[in-house]
Amino acid sequence: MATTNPNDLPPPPPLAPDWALFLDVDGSLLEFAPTPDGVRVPDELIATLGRLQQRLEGALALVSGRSLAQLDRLFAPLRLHAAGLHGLELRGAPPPSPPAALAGVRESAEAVARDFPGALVEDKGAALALHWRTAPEAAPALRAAAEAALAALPGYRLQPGDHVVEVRPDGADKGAAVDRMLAQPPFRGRVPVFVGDDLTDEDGFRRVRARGGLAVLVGLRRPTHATHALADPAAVRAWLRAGAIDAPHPLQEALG
Ligand SMILES: O=P(O)(O)OC[C@H]1O[C@H](O[C@H]2O[C@H](CO)[C@@H](O)[C@H](O)[C@H]2O)[C@H](O)[C@@H](O)[C@@H]1O
Repeated sequence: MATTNPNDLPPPPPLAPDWALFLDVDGSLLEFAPTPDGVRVPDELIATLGRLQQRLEGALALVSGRSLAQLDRLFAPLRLHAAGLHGLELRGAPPPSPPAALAGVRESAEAVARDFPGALVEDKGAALALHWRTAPEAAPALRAAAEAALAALPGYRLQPGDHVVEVRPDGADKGAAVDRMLAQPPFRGRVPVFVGDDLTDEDGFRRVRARGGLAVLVGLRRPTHATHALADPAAVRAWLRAGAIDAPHPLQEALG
């Protein structure tokens, strides 16, 4: 397990009880898997997040490119504060609806993906993710398909990510989601801390820094607006675990 910090940013300080913690999921809390459904959420992470939620009086949220439905499935039995689809989907609000043209775009992208075993199109409702983690040779064709799709989808844009390009509605981003959460309890008045690994997380980094908070990059990606760094998801989980010590876990009995 790699736990050393591999770049020139310092590791974050120990978690403090007056923080509002915003956590990216894939590549930050969880190691990448060959497919979106292939990720493993360690029981111990569920226990840690449950304890931290208590220690921070609820001020802990997932801020992910995944949909809220996916997040709730992955982190069950917890149902954490969360923003999905890169900040577009918030709890208590209806998810953005897919425009009629998106079905045709999905079919075209799937036709391209079929030429590359391992490439896949993930349907997230109003957004599509075109993945090539196990088929790197598909990247140019999938990027071109995503670019072409924009002509049929006014108000949409591309979201580049790790072995993926997404076609998603413009508008909110992870920074805007952080702002919206910080405007209300239990987040309001706390020091915001954002942990993330990918380009989409830079929106969160910028926003928490503007509010005097900390931005923690996972891995080596540059350039970045981060103030601190951790090597990988295992190091993130260890840091969170250390910050959760002594806090009770509300689901301890259920988890054994
Ligand atoms: O904002 P995040 O929580 O980091 O979500 C970003 C995207 O994560 C997922 O894709 C990535 O993880 C997959 C599982 O490890 C991996 O197979 C893929 O290559 C990665 O790009 C998810 O599938 C996307 O919907 C998220 O937007």
